[in-house]
Amino acid sequence: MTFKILIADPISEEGLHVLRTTPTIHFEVATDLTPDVLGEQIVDFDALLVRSQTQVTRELISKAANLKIIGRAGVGVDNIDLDAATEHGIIVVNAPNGNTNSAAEHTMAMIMALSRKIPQAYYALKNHQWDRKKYVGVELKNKTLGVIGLGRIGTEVASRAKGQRMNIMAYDPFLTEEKADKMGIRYGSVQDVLKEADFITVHTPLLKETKHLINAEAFELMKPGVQIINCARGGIIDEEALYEAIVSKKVAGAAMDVFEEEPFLDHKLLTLPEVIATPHLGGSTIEAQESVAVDVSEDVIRFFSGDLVRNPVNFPSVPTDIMNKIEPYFHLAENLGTFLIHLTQDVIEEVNIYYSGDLSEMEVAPLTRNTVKGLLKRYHGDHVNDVNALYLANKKGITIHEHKTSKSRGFTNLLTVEVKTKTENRRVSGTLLNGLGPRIVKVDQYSVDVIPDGHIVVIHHQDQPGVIGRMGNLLAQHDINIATMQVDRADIGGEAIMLLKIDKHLDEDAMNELEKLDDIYHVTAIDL
Ligand SMILES: NC(=O)c1ccc[n+]([C@@H]2O[C@H](COP(=O)([O-])OP(=O)(O)OC[C@H]3O[C@@H](n4cnc5c(N)ncnc54)[C@H](O)[C@@H]3O)[C@@H](O)[C@H]2O)c1
Ligand SMILES: O=C(O)[C@H](O)COP(=O)(O)O
Repeated sequence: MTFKILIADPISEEGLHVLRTTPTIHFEVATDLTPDVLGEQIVDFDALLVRSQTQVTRELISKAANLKIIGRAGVGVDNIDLDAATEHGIIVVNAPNGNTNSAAEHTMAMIMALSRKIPQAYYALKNHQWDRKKYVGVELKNKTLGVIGLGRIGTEVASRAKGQRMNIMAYDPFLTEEKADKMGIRYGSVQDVLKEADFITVHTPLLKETKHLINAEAFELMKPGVQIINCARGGIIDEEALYEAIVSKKVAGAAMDVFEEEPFLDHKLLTLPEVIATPHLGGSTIEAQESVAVDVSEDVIRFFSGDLVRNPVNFPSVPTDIMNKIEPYFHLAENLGTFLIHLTQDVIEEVNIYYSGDLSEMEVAPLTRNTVKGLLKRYHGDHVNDVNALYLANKKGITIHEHKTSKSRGFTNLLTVEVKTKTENRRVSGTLLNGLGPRIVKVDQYSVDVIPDGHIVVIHHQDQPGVIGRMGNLLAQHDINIATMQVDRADIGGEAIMLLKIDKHLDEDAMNELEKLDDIYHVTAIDL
């Protein structure tokens, strides 16, 4: 099978080497497509690779019937509608580490250029003006750099600025005073940073909470003569408010690599001599571009090979050591979900998943996703996957609860899935037997021992002599061979269950005829 990848933004040729040398991958580069043309072409592709330019909107995603993965060769994913991707079961991966260094270096370059007015002086000189008075700068030494957002890039910037003998004060929701002490920086609230810094640099993602984080009120709090740097995302700083703050001389200068609307050719801020700017170049180095292209290409290949991706954005990543422990339970979890949904007649309202014995000590979230995927597969087919299983369940109003207990009724590990509807509670349990593989060991109150694969028929019947014979004869008339059979009952002569493994799918005619036999109440055919 060949997977088709569309590369819609300029991505390093060298970094794509890994795609070029994978025989199952075919990729096409088509940059600068209009949204309409991209919308027409996307249906042919299994994967889409972008940088920050291509807008991967809900509308585009809705046209991408075959799309399985979106790779962002870089960090910011604000050009990708993550909710729409998740709803469509499309995994989004990025390359969060590849351009950290370049973005931090670019930020430092901007801080230094800003403090010494290098672009303005250069521009004047190019225009035949030798003016030494106009371009007097300020030193960085002993000035306070306020860092808002101390993640990968913020941390690198802080460490480099210390090399310039700057004092660093930072705010990040995950920064504690203790951590700050260890890093040799000062911890402060956003307000503290705004009030005390001589230079303020933002390094957060653009989120609802960070949109216009630096606005007119924030400028009010700042020291006169403060200088502002944005090499993170346009929109974190309110550009209109920044313009006013510069005109009113509250802000002495600003260095901008990113803007609320990109790309542009004219911008109000660029009419101000205090503003220096680059066209979103933070990650634009040969090294960073190669690195992000390699990272994202490798994740796409991992995904198509059925391996775990390293940098999922809309899907929690599972560390390898945890994955190694839970991987053997993946199929069991999915098959128990699929098995149970076939036994359930009514609309599911609640799912309880009980992890017992060894399983109670494991990180089970991926197993929960697989169980829910198994449950929903009956009605969503291939449209449900690990990415959107919980989302779809939630949208259907199904609540999912995980429970853990060390008690596992004699099994080393036991996974029990229970569904509740308005009219019934159904449950199925499975285990992984050492050396023997997965088994279904309980269906409702009945004990069984069935390998959860192939064609399974569940027959609810009355515990009476002759039922098994009649059932066997009927299946023989339909040329259906029984491979294994398990029977259990509540009481002698009471309700009972039969689990048959048969060698082919039980068709509807055979099923209806089985249900008409004396003492048989209900027949369910399950193909796992
Ligand atoms: N200019 C460029 O070319 C370029 C290159 C790379 C990255 N970026 C951008 O730089 C930014 C930072 O990237 P990163 O790799 O360091 O990301 P990161 O996820 O490592 O760090 C972001 C930090 O922001 C913090 N944060 C979130 N909300 C906050 C809030 N309300 N106030 C303060 N801090 C908050 C987070 O806790 C996190 O520590 C992103 O917006 C990214 O898209 C730009
Ligand atoms: O978020 C990022 O990685 C940077 O903004 C770089 O964006 P780019 O890939 O468009 O240069």
